Amino acid sequence: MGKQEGGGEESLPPLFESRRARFIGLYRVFASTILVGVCLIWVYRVTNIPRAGEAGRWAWIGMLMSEFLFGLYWIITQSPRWNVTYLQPFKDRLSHRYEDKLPGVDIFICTADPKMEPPTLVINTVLSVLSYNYPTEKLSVYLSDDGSSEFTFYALLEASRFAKYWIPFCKKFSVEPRSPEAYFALHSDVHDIKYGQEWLEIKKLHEEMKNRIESAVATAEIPVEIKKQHKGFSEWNLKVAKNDHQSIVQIITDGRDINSVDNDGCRLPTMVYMSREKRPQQPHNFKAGALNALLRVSSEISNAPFILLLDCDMYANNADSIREALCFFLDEKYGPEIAYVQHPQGYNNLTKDDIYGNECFVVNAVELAGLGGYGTALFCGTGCFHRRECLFGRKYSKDYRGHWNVESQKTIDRSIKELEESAKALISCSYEKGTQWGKEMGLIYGCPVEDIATGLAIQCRGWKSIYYNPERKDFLGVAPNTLDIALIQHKRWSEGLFQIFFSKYCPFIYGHGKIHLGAQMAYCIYLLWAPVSFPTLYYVTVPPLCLLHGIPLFPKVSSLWFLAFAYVFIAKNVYSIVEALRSGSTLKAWWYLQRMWLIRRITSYFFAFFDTIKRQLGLSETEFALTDKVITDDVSKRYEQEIMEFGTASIMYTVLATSALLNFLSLVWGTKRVVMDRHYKALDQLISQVILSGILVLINLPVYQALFIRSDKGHIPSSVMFKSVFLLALACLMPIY
Ligand SMILES: O=c1ccn([C@@H]2O[C@H](COP(=O)(O)OP(=O)(O)O[C@H]3O[C@H](CO)[C@@H](O)[C@H](O)[C@H]3O)[C@@H](O)[C@H]2O)c(=O)[nH]1
Ligand SMILES: [Mn+2]
Repeated sequence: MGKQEGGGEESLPPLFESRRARFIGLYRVFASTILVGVCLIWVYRVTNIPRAGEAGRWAWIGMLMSEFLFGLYWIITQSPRWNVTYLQPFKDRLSHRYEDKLPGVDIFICTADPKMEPPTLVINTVLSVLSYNYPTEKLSVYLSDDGSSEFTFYALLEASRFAKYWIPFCKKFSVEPRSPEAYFALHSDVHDIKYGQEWLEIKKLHEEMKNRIESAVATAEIPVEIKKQHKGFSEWNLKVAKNDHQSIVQIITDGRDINSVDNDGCRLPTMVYMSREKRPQQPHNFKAGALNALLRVSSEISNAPFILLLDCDMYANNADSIREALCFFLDEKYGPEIAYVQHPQGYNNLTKDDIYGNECFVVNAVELAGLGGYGTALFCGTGCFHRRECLFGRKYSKDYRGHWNVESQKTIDRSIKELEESAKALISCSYEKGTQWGKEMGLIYGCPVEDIATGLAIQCRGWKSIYYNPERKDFLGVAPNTLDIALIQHKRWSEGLFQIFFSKYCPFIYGHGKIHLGAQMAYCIYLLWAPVSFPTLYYVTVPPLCLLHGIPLFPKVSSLWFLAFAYVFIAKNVYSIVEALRSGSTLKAWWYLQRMWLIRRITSYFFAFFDTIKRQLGLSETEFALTDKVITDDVSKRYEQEIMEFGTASIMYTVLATSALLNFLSLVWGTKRVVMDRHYKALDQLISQVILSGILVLINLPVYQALFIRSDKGHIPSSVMFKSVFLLALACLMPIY
């Protein structure tokens, strides 16, 4: 942010501090040496292009282009690294100064499918936020159900009852984490617990509640006597299909009601279930549509000045998160310019060495912290606190002081029924027609990564944003646990991100003069995932093919140019390992991540590139492929053992298997050639390509296993193998120009 600390005019101590990472100067020197290496590589490529008619001329030109793109991409990845910034909020100062006038906070939770996101998972998130260490009468929790499932509604009702026991229990014993499922999984033995009796009671209640919900889901029926207990069930008397139903809004607990209390007599937070109207012909804009509906419904009911956005699987892992976020917003000096506070995504189902590279150690600890350093944190859709006005499209102005302590009075004298009815009208299909919703107001439509575009738009309206990455993660979710799901997720992301690059929101154009150039570049690290697939795919196919034909593509080992390649390769990778280890990764996790980067690039990102182009040409529409959060037991077992789960005959695996086989073949052939040549000429000319294929073979080991050795359900189906062998034969027969 270019400043050292917050604080007030009357020399009040600041509510937060920021500090630049150490050794940035040293890093800059080191990065410059790599840059020199990259430039030398470019020079070598340009000055050594084979003459017309010589074998491998075009292959060489392809290498030139790939290395040029890699080089440019590397340069943009430097911008956040030059500006890594850490933040420290002071929640005690906040309590001391503002404890009696803490602002209201609305919490939005999105769910979209009761099968992929089971109701028990959803309410676990709900319960974790209901029990935040924050005045309950100031909290409101809204659940948006795009699956419009009666079972999710029922589960929420059960959660509101269990909350009467859970909230006091959490507060009395300072329980952490406050997600019951996570808490009981961590503390499963009563002997470790000092307050055994109460612990046992709560655990029993929790299990009974879970059983009731699960058996209702299993039998696909909610018992009649339960249905009689709440008028809300009548919504499902009409025909409610996932994509065809009326608006539903049910206020389950009303925070204004002094009789709505927990077992200790303390007020319960407001709890609202909503499912916006959907009709088959009307686009509903996926999660962005759901969030915008939530924005309107909440402004009718509680209208809190601050909002926390969460995915249904992201439970709160720190009871004080709200207070910490408020330290940024309420800081007297810098608070009024802050639009949102983003936390990194954390996961609670990672394996020891994170086989699918889900936990983005370096992205979280370095890149996002660097972007945050420019005052332009990346909005990631979940685990993010927002200032309501900013989401409503307000522009920043210097005299803005923040209206957080202005209480909304309008709901005081309206009955629950009135509120529900007026809220319903706000989430009908037709409500947004002809309005600025999805454009200037709320989350932006038309992009599967609505969050990134929205964050950028907010920053370009003059606001700053905070990236806060404390040691202990504040939110933990469910990470993809099969390769399929992981690749689907990355395909959606890379597609959405590349789409932003092409849209009017391209940071270099839209952000020009509004956000720092370094921030524009850093945004593009992500926006350009899809096109980076091309040089990568080129690098894993053309050098091995040329090796098979005996065409050298790299300088001779005896030439000085070789040093430039060797230096860039070694320095970049050694640094990458050091950076990963310092960010909390293990060596093996780093290695797995390299594997995942390769796989993502040649599959997800590659296909995403074409789908984006198709969309740009108007040949297809935006989709949001939801990630499945449940897996079967044997899949889960393999996940625990860190065995890659392929299992389907996805076309992505054909690409992957073909490149793996090609490199294996060229490694064997190349090694033979190098070994057999007694004059070391082949060694001098081809060794770089042999090493490259060797590394790719190592990376692809699980692919060979899945193709030829494994017989469990997670192996690669033989149809994929046949296709790959066929493609490989074609590739080998092709002449090289
Ligand atoms: O039509 C939809 C589709 C999705 N969702 C919700 O969106 C969230 C994210 O979906 P998920 O399948 O879990 O996707 P992820 O890839 O895990 O989501 C990441 O990427 C998304 C953008 O692609 C961001 O919006 C998310 O916050 C971020 O966690 C979930 O809570 C869904 O219930 C809806 O509410 N309505
Ligand atoms: Mn998710």
